[in-house]
Amino acid sequence: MGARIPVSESEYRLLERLVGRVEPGKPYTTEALARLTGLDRSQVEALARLLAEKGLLQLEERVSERYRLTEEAERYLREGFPEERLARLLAEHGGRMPVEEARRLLGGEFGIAMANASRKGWVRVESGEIVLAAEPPLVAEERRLLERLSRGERVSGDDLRMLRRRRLVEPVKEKATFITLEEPPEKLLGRVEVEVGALTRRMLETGEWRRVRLRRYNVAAEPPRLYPGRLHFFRQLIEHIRDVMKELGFVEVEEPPVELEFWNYDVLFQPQYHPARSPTDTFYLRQPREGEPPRELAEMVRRAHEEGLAGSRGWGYRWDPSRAARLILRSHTTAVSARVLAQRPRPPFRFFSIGRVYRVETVDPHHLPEFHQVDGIASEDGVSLRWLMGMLGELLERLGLREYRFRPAYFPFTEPSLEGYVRVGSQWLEVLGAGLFRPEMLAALGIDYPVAAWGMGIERLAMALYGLSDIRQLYSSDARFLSTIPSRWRLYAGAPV
Ligand SMILES: N[C@@H](Cc1ccccc1)C(=O)O
Repeated sequence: MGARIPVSESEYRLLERLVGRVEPGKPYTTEALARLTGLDRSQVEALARLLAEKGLLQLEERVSERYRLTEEAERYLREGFPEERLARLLAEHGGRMPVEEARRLLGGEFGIAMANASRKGWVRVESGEIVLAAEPPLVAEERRLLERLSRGERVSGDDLRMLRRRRLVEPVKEKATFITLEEPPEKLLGRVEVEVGALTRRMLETGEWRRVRLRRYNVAAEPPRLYPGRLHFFRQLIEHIRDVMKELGFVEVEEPPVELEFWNYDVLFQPQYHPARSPTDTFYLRQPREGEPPRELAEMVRRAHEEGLAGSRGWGYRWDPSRAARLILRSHTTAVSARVLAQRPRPPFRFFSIGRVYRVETVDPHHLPEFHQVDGIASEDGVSLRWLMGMLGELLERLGLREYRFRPAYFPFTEPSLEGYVRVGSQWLEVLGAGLFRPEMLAALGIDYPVAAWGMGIERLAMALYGLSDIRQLYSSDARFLSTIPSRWRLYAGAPV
């Protein structure tokens, strides 16, 4: 007896189930075999492949071409072909209608409707009017053909070509696997031997282990590849910024994004008539509309805005407490810094917050109405604009941005103020604002030491780091795009990006 061919228990079972159910030499689809054996189709296919590799049966893939209706065709079948709609329209208007009116009523479809209807001899144009030339109801020949196709009936090659030209059908390839047994399954069973991958307790107890054949280990087999999930790269960057801020000795604070105008603007010495404080720039809450700014502090803020505090000049307008009480979505995380400062922390301190901020913007490659900022404040010996630039430089470098520069700027709440830019390709991108909080603002809070402050837009920074040209890419969940983004370890190790 020649050596038997080793098969697994499930392969053996498939052969067993084929006994008496298939004719040798006849091709069966996997669906057919699944029906005959009661196994599921993918299981039959997988097992048949293994048996085919061992030469026990023949497996053949055949590709067949079929035509399928396009979306346009489906729509025409439902709503009428353009020429049918034109004919119907004319019939409803006594068989004629001015060209311009038909054009208006049919809109974008008018052109094709006219072309097809004239070609078919359904209409003609007479002194500015379209006239129905054939007897309604007029049914497009294409409709009949498409209906036949969708019932699975055949149509002639010429008709198919015409339908394809009019983009009413498109070819689809269908793959089917055919399986043929050259010998009856009972004969095949005699040529195989079940091989097991593992010994079971039952085999040991019954002595069956002596009879079964044990599968050899294949030490050269490739282990399965695992592609574990990872954090979205933008999320990774936010976490990284958080880590870097902590490394720089900043302590994190958090506040909800729904904020009083008071903390977002008034405390920051931004006058109530400032254009940013209007529904064209800021999102105002409808429900609830208002909150309650702390009374004593509000009184100090009022004085700072109206007449000035501690030797400084105010803005000289009537400060409206009901404006300060309005609820908004914060427009910057500097609102969090304002809340922290109102606690009058004792220097030295360094605080930061990261969170979502909101501005009324139209979405385009550089703007989103909702984005992220990180804001920091610090007060310690030697805090100054120079200190601030040093600290910001350190921060940007730790984020992998080696090329940056600062420029004088204006913010209502800092003096002096500056803006920070980072280089992206040939461009300089503004990513941060910074400065020393104004004495007018600090006086209202009862603070008599200097406080350095800065705020940075994270989306902009991410675009620079990852070399993206469209801010919306940061919110992509397309796995294929995401897999093109380098992992944070490569990126922040300082590799040029
Ligand atoms: N809040 C400012 C940035 C800033 C923060 C702190 C100080 C100075 C500027 C902005 O959103 O643009």
